[in-house]
Amino acid sequence: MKKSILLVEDDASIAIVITAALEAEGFKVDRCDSIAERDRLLADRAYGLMLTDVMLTDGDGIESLGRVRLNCPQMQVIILSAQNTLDTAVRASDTGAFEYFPKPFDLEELVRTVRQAIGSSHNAEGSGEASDEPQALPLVGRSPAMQAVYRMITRVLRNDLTVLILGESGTGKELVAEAIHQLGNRAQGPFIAVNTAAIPAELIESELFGHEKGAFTGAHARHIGKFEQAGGGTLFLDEIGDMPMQAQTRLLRALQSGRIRRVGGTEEITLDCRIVAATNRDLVPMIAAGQFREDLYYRIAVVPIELPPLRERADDIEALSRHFLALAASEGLPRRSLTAAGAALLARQPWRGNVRELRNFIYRLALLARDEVIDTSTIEPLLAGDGGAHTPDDGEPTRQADFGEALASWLAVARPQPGALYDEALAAFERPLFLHALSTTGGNQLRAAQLLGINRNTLRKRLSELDIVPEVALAKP
Ligand SMILES: Nc1ncnc2c1ncn2[C@@H]1O[C@H](COP(=O)(O)OP(=O)(O)OP(=O)(O)O)[C@@H](O)[C@H]1O
Repeated sequence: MKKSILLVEDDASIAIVITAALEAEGFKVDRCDSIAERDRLLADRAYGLMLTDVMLTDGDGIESLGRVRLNCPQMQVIILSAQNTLDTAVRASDTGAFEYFPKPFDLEELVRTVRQAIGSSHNAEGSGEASDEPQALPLVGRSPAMQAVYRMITRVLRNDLTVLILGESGTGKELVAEAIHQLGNRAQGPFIAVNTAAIPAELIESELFGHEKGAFTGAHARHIGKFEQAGGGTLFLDEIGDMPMQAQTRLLRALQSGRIRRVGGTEEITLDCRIVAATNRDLVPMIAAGQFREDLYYRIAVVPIELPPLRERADDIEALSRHFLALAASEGLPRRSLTAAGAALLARQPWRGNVRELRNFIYRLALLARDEVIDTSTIEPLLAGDGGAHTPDDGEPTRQADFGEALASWLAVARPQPGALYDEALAAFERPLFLHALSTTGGNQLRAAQLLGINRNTLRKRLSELDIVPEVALAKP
């Protein structure tokens, strides 16, 4: 199978010479002379390698390379340039390009490098067709809205600026934070995510800054907080709009001084992490209402990145759906394909829960569809919410279908470890079941065990293994 190369070069004579040399080596070469044409070709086909000039008819080929690499992470890039300045070289290497060839160059050496680059590419078999395998970098989507997001991401890769990611729930804020980490200067360090809304107000300082042994009742040992854990890497503060006021003040102080102190400690610890924060709340009215500190807002919103809701980037729904089908197959669900009509139907849905809802829906489809090929007839009943995709021929939903759907939704988020699927799925199933039995019986374990039809000691043992404290669980709203 021929390996495909995209040559982006506006000097026709150079382009002809390179094309002839590469075709003689058995490569298939597509050629274009502008960034716009390049982006069109990349949106259509997968290439093993791109050779690109810097000064193109419609702009600077390097400036937009970060975005290209986000979209096509497995494609190798070789840069050709007549601007033999240090600046161009640094910019070229900053994009992670495989090689930089100042013009004029030795054609034989270029061909040799192309062979090496293609050999080192994960996509060495580059057939020219879009791959069905999940991509190494998980951000999928080439809509103009996502291109704008990619552009913003590339602006923060070579610095430590604080980033605030805004967007409705399920739009991919955490994924963007991970991409910034993975592609940025701190990729070798840890990525530590904290959901600030999930930590009780009284524990937030100890969670973020850590505490010393004996700092408060129950502090039996020294605890290293998230800021320190993220040393050398990235600290992702999720749901920052839901952080209690007092914790906001402490966070602001830490960010302003660049130092923290563990609760109950005296040692000053210098911060060494990039902060990426995210929220689905609209912080500006919250500032006006006195619910969010204005000074903290300006401290974290140095580079705001706004993720649009999925309904505003319907162009991406087909690619996302295919990506999730491939992902589901790689996690052991049946391999499925999607017809164009099926994809178009999915693209018309509002997806109020955004990419997360689409992802869960696709996993349900993968699990419940009867045929390998998913068409509108499979999607429509599931959209209607009646579980019909799995119904037997008489059209009656089955009781198993309900659990099947729940399982598919769970698989979409839980990502169980290979070899632990049974234990993890069983625990996920038992937890709500036991809570249901306990709440039905007012927390009486004997009656709950009778309702379940299991031995009381078995119930007690499982509750303890699952860390369910009936009094605490039932006290929750
Ligand atoms: N562009 C994308 N490409 C591939 N997968 C995506 C994309 N955007 C989101 N996802 C997937 O959708 C799910 C939700 O994304 P994520 O958790 O990042 O959203 P979020 O905005 O942080 O949500 P929340 O505000 O509820 O925390 C995840 O499984 C994520 O992997």
